[in-house]
Amino acid sequence: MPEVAVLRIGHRPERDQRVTTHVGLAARALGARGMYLAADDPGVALSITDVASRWGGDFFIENDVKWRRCIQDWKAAGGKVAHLTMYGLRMTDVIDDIRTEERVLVVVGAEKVPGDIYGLADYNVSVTTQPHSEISSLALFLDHLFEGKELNREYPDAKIRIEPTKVGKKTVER
Ligand SMILES: C[S@@+](CC[C@H](N)C(=O)[O-])C[C@H]1O[C@@H](n2cnc3c(N)ncnc32)[C@H](O)[C@@H]1O
Repeated sequence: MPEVAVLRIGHRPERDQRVTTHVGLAARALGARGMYLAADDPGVALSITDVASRWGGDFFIENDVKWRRCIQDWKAAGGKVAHLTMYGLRMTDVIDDIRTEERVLVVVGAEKVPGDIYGLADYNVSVTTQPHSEISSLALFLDHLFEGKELNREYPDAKIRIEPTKVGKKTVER
């Protein structure tokens, strides 16, 4: 399975904090190694780091990256770039090819993304050809990429974990 990181572009601190935080939380919970945020919003980075420190794993978040440089560096290190966009090739047609890559940077936008992203990406991938959101497209992409194996991952270093129960809530702290 490829090592995956997410690059969040187009984040507007005055209106996207909640969505970008959820992009990061979805990325972490669904098997990505970390998220690069192409904006300066330490609050978003802090809330994701806070979750990661309690719930375990080694998810990283890098605040205030330059998105072009991030893509260049990723590619220079041999990684591939998958840009999620409703205009791209259908996920179901390309996901098997993407799964053979060693490292994949998944790019998600906020509103309209800069046009040159389409040319910089190795894969432009649509998760349905309908407009929806960066959170849902990322979640489905990761789930198909990892073939559902990410869903039952354990976090041995977690300070808190959930004991799944049929009814109610059960957490275990250590
Ligand atoms: C609210 S959408 C904005 C889309 C914008 N109208 C555009 O032209 O790129 C925000 C992000 O969600 C993701 N997204 C939305 N629908 C998608 C789809 N059907 N497939 C893949 N990604 C999608 C893309 O990453 C997009 O940049």
